[in-house]
Order: sequence, then structure tokens, then C-alpha cells
Amino acid sequence: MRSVKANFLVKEYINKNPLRVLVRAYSDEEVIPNSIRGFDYIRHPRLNKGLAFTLEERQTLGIHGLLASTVRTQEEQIAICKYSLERYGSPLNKHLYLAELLDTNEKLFYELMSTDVEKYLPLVYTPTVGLVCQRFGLVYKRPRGLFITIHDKGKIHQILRNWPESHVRAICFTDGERILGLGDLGAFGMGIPIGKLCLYTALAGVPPAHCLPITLDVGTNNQSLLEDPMYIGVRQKRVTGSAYDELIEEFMVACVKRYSQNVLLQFEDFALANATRLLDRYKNAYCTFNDDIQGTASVVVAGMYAACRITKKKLKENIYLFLGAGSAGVGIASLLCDAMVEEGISMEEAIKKVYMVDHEGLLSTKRQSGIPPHAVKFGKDMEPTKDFASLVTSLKPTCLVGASTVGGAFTPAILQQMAKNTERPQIFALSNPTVKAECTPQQAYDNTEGRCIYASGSPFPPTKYGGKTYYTGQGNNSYVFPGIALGVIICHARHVPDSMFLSAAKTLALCVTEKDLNLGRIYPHLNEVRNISNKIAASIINRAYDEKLAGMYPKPKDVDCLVQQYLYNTKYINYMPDCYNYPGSDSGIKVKTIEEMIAKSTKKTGSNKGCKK
Ligand SMILES: NC(=O)c1ccc[n+]([C@@H]2O[C@H](COP(=O)([O-])OP(=O)(O)OC[C@H]3O[C@@H](n4cnc5c(N)ncnc54)[C@H](O)[C@@H]3O)[C@@H](O)[C@H]2O)c1
Ligand SMILES: O=C(O)C[C@H](O)C(=O)O
Ligand SMILES: [Mg+2]
Repeated sequence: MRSVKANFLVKEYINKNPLRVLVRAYSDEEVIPNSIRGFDYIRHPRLNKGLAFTLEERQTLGIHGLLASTVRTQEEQIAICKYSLERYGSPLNKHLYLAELLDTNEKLFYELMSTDVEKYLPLVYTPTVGLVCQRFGLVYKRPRGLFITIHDKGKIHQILRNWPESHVRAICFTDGERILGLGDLGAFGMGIPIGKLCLYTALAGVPPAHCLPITLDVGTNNQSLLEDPMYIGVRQKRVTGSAYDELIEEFMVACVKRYSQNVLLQFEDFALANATRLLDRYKNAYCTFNDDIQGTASVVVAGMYAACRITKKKLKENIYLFLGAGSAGVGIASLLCDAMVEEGISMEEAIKKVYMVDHEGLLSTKRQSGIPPHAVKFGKDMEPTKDFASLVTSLKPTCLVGASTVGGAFTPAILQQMAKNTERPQIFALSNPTVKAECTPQQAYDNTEGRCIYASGSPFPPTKYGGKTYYTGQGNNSYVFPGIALGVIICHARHVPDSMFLSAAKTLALCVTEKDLNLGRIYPHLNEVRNISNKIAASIINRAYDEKLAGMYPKPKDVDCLVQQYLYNTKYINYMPDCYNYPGSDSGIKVKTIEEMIAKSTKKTGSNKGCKK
């Protein structure tokens, strides 16, 4: 839809002046500046089409001769990318190839992602992004976001002005203190907001020009990073207290001043104390959410709704035991209680069904260490214990939720006990990356006689048990945050309340098919996620209007159509009007399939295996 409109405008404009190209797909209002000429069309990843520039485009734009004479289609380029990517062995090298593609030809990168989300997502996101962050000093090449340091106080608005895009609609930012389950990675945490915003585009169709990743570099308490010559952040211990809070405050104010009151501000991978405190401080004053608290809650509650279809029970008929009572754990528990209340029980009754354990043991009102403020409501009037396994026996939970960062914490004995507690035990092993998962799907099936309902935060390969193969789903907030952001951006929502995360959970759960459940997953296939994001966005927009939080009136009659109109188009822009197009500008080599083209080429040149990175 969009591309037709965009192309029409491009053509109309070029008809008037062929050398000044209006590119709607660049963003809604932007015109490529007059200063963009010739080589710039190749140099700029947003404009570049590589060998897909037609002969007419090459001549008109002044790039004829800068490219080899062959003209390829985007489809042919995709085939070549896939072929190249396969030749890299490790996920990190594959990631580097993809990052370079994004840096040179943005549309080709996103088109490639869209051809197989399940395959490419783990290379740009969890788990590979964890490795990318740990090696960020080596990986870092060119700016993909802004670094704002503790020494930039008083100048944050000025720094935001240095970002080359003026229509930013969403910012994802971290201070790098709790990167996945890997701890404090300081400025190396930049990989996370980059990865998250890449998903805004790849999984929900938010135009890349609308997204800005930011790292707030306030130092790091990671001693090995402070001593690492490769470290690229501020080399000092973390600044805390009022100096830290003032930086955050100035940052929030500067973002709305620079962009708009409704710019979406996504907190990501902040450590527990700051995550909950800052969300409480800002959620009713800005358009903001914390993905680890609220996005995670939404995706896990969606999985629990889907699991109800297998167990034939309601949410309120389960007993929940959490390992980990941090941002994710308490976020999930809180939204779960809201969902149980909707099923007709009181909040008090709902809370009684949820038991939580942190590194100090059961959240007990009698324990000496006390209960952290964000989790007080889940404290139980019970004897304190640090023995998680004994709680699995005594409380007889039907659902285990792991958000503890402790890989392997759900031991065989714990899983076997879960199989005694209930016919279909639910096991959520949410900690990332892969090594931090509380148990693998294989361990879960092996120790529950294959009766468990399992989901993990990081992807796992298919699991075999009892002659059947299970394709377990990824309980990762990536199913929801891109769609939620899409909805919020489109309707210019003022805030992102918890009710939106419950709406998203219900929408996602409805997308789970019987086939998914039979295959062992309580989430849809990842290749469906683009469509799901659109549905989530529509549900968010409807909720925003219901709650009078939308910033765009009147309410559009057709919300789905509104969503479609906004979406980024991964197909190349046609820079030329029809009258400039004439036949005969393809590669000239007629091959039936792309595979044939690659086969022909490798026959001639050899497979060049030695070139692997
Ligand atoms: N799958 C997802 O979408 C998703 C989303 C958010 C977070 N996570 C993962 O969940 C994990 C936790 O994230 P978070 O934001 O809640 O972190 P957090 O630091 O806020 O909380 C961690 C919690 O685990 C507890 N804990 C630590 N060691 C423990 C131990 N030995 N025994 C019992 N409890 C222990 C801590 O006390 C704390 O309550 C991370 O690995 C993160 O990657 C996954
Ligand atoms: O980044 C992810 O994969 C999910 C989540 O936000 C996390 O912090 O682990
Ligand atoms: Mg996170």
C-alpha cells in the first residue's frame, strides 16, 4: 500500500525535477536534501540499492560507472546474501556479516530478515547479541546510536541534536548495568538497544529512521572491563545517587524537547533497583515503559493463557512458584494477578496463588533480610527458607517461572517433582542468554515423562522425546514489544499503562493455533510475528482510544488500515518515473532459479571456501 503511494509521489516529483528525489519511504515528511548527489546514493545505507540500481537510475542519479554493469533484482541479491551468510561458521561472524549489510544497504538487510525471522532473529538478537555485547569493543565500527556519558550533563539536548534523524519516534536506552543475565557490561551494553530497535523494524515494520538506540554511560562496576584495553566506555565506577538521577531526569526532558512529547522511551536492561524505581517515577509523566518488567510480563502471561487451553484450567486454578523476584519476576507476577482478577477472584486471592523466591530465599515476611520494596505485596506469612526444591514439594506448584539468571537451577529432581504435582506442569525457563536458562527443553521433557509445557527465553533447537519432536516456543518479550511500540507510535499515545500489556498478551495468545500447541509450543511460529505485531498494534491503538490516551483525533474508522499505512516497506524505492523506464536493463543471464544462478557462478569460480571469516 505504502510503496504504491510512495512510488507515485517519487515519480510525480521526479517528473518535475529528476535530480531532486522525494523519498516517502525515508520517513513521512523527509525529502532527501539537495546536497545528496551521485555517490551519496550508494554511500547512504538508506538509499543504496547496490547493483539493483537500474541503468536509468544510474544515469539520472550520476552513479553510472560507479557500479559494475550487471543489474540485479532485490530477489537475486537476497539469494546471494543467504549464500554468503551460510559460509560464515560462527553466529558472531554471521552477526558481523549482517551488521555490515545493515550499514551498507538497509532495505536489503530488512528484506533478508523478513524472509526467515526464525533463522535470522537469533543472529541479531538473543542469544548472539549477548556475545556481541561482551565483545562490543571489537565489534564497534560506526555509530548506530548515541552514547551519552555522565560527563555530558547539561549538554544532553545538544548531543541529541547530533543524531542525523529528526523524526525519531522511539528511543530504546540502557545504562548497561543488567545486560541479559550477563551482569554489568557498562557501555558494551549498547548492543542491546541496537538489537531491540532492529526488531522494531524487522518484527513490526517501524521505519528505521524513527528509531534511536542510546546508551547512558555512567561507568561500570565490572572490574575486568575497567581493566580491559578494548573497553570503550567511561573508565570509572558507576555513578549513583543524585548525580545518576539528575542525568536520567535531564535525559527524559531532553528527549521530549528534541523530538516530541509522545516520543516513546523504552527502558531496557537496567538493574533491579533503578528499573522499578524509575518506572514508578516516570510512567505517568512520559510515554514510557520498561520492557524487562512489562514486556516480559505480557509475553509470559500470553503463554500462560495458551497453556490453559492444554490444561483445560483457568489461570486462577494454578499455583505459581517463581525463582527470581526481580524486574522480570515481579513484573510477570503482577500482570498475572491482574489477569486472575479478570477471571473473577480478588487481588488478595490472586496474590495468594503466587510464591516468589529470590537470592535470599522465599519472599517471607519473617525473613531477616526483608523483602525488596517492589516485591513486598508477594511476601508470605511463612517460615523463611532458601530451599527452593523443598518449596516445589511442599507448595505443589503447577507452574514454575524462572527469571533468576541461574542456569540449570531447575534441577532434574525439581522437574520430577513438578511431574508429580500435576499432569501438565508448566515450566518457563526465561533467563537469557542460552547458558542462563533454568533448564533446557530436553531436561524438562526427560524429567517430566514428556508431559511438561515448556517455554524458554532463548531459542533452543527441536527436542526429541518418546519418538516425538517438540518445537518449543520462545517466551521472549520480542513477541510483544515491537507490536506495542508500533501501536503506541501510530496513535501518539501519551502513556503505556499495564492494561496495554494485558491487551497484547490476550492478542498474542489468540494467535496460538492448535497446531502450535500440538507441536509443543505455547507461542506462534516466529515467522508469523510480523502479522502478530500488526494485530498487537491494533489492540494497543484501540485501548489507547478506550482509555483516552491517544494523541490523534478523531479515532480512525479502520485501525488495521491505519497500521498498514504506517509500515516500513523493505522493497526498494523506484527512483525513476515510468517514462524513464525502458526494457533491457537486467543482468542478461537468463537463469530459471536463483539457486541455479549461484550454482552456475560457483561452478565457474569455485566455492571459495578459504574465504570463510
Ligand atoms: N525471556 C524474556 O523475555 C526475559 C525478559 C526479561 C528478563 N529475562 C531474563 O531474566 C533474568 C532476570 O532478569 P531481571 O530483569 O528480572 O533481573 P533482576 O536482576 O531484576 O532479577 C534477578 C532476580 O533473580 C534473583 N536471583 C539471583 N540469583 C538467585 C539465586 N541463586 N537463587 C534465587 N534467586 C536468585 C535475584 O534476587 C532477583 O530477584 C535475566 O537472565 C534476563 O535475561 C528474560
Ligand atoms: O533481551 C532479551 O532477549 C529479553 C530480555 O529483554 C532480557 O533482558 O533478557
Ligand atoms: Mg531486556
